[in-house]
Amino acid sequence: MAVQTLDDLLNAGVEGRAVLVRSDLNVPLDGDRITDPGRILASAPTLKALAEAGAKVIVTAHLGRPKGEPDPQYSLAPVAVKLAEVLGRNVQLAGDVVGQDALARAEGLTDGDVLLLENIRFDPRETSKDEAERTKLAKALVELVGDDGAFVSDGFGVVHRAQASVYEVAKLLPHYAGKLVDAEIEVLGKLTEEPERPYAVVLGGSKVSDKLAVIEALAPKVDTLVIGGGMYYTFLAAQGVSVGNSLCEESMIDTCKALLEQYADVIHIPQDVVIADSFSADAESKIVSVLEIPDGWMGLDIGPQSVRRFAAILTSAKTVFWNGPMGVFEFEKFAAGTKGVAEAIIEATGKGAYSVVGGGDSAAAVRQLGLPEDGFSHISTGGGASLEYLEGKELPGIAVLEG
Ligand SMILES: Nc1ncnc2c1ncn2[C@@H]1O[C@H](COP(=O)(O)OP(=O)(O)OP(=O)(O)O)[C@@H](O)[C@H]1O
Ligand SMILES: O=C(O)[C@H](O)COP(=O)(O)O
Repeated sequence: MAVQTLDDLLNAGVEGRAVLVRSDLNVPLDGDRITDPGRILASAPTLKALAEAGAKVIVTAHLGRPKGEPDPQYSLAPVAVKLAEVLGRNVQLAGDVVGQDALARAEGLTDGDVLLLENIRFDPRETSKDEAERTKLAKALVELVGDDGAFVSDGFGVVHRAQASVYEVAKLLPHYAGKLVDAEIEVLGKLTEEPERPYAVVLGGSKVSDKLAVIEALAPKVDTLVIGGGMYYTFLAAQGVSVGNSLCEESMIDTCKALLEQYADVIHIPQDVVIADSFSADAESKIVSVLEIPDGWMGLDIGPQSVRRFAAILTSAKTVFWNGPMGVFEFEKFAAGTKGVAEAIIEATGKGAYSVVGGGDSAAAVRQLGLPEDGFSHISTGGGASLEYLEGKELPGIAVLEG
């Protein structure tokens, strides 16, 4: 069955109806300052359309990974303030998830009002492994919208999670894909259905264990797989080279070795790196060959020679997907690799390539390094979700909308 969209819901009429929207408002924070509001901005069109059409909008979302109980550092309070500013309308924040305050506020909503529920992960049932527990929470969410309520799934960044507010709740209410989910699926679809070649994928970031499955799935499908960032050092260790104090996941070394052997023609890795004597913004640093990382030093960025080689590959690509920074871009000294690779992708895009940036950190890097967001064809709000989509895995939050 085809997925129903927000337009279908708007056409059916929402005036006076309560609509529950699952958004992904998981933004990076420094204290209570939002350092990158990208996901809030991307969630706004669906919420605005519903409020303008006269729905009583109830938004549920998570922030970080709290341990199933209220924790002030993960409160959605700063998000509510920013969301109100972006929507240009008042946004109430419930003091709980589905408790008395949420219920009272939901009952008091008038047409066009927006209510944000407190962090859904404050309730342990959201991420419970027990389906019955998740269903109980989903039922409590349904109670907030009442009998003629509807559910709009718009948190693309969480559609790979079979959690109560993403999956179970969709089974209990008439369900629709929001504008963001719709747009993300269309864009990522272009990368899986006959992408124009050469097709290059750039992977970086810190966690090799999270991305090995993606490498295994993508390597046979792409022309070039560029690997940088913290995850690269496990590949370097797999070549029997000393990595000093660089990030390295010992248990992954054998898999990395096998991948390097099987996909020798596809995988490209750095030849030089920027090393530091400590993990800090003002660490002493130097550029060395990857074969010469001294004991006690750590690789925090790819070197200039590698940037030039990667740029040559990327500027001639016709399709590019990039996930994960090439180095610790948060420290100025180690941002050049990420910037160089991003600029090469922007150049390729200017020459007609189709480019997608996926992952919260890569998108934040683009904005933090002052690069033009419109230099890329699309900046996805999904980190893990976009990777799992490209891997060809079924995304529970999408599959459930088809039923
Ligand atoms: N050489 C390195 N050593 C240590 N950390 C690194 C290195 N290179 C990059 N990083 C760090 O990796 C982090 C990003 O890793 P992550 O795997 O979470 O990226 P992402 O895929 O863009 O994000 P997400 O999927 O979580 O949205 C950044 O904070 C960056 O500083
Ligand atoms: O940051 C993300 O990728 C999404 O918000 C999902 O968060 P999670 O990985 O904690 O489920």
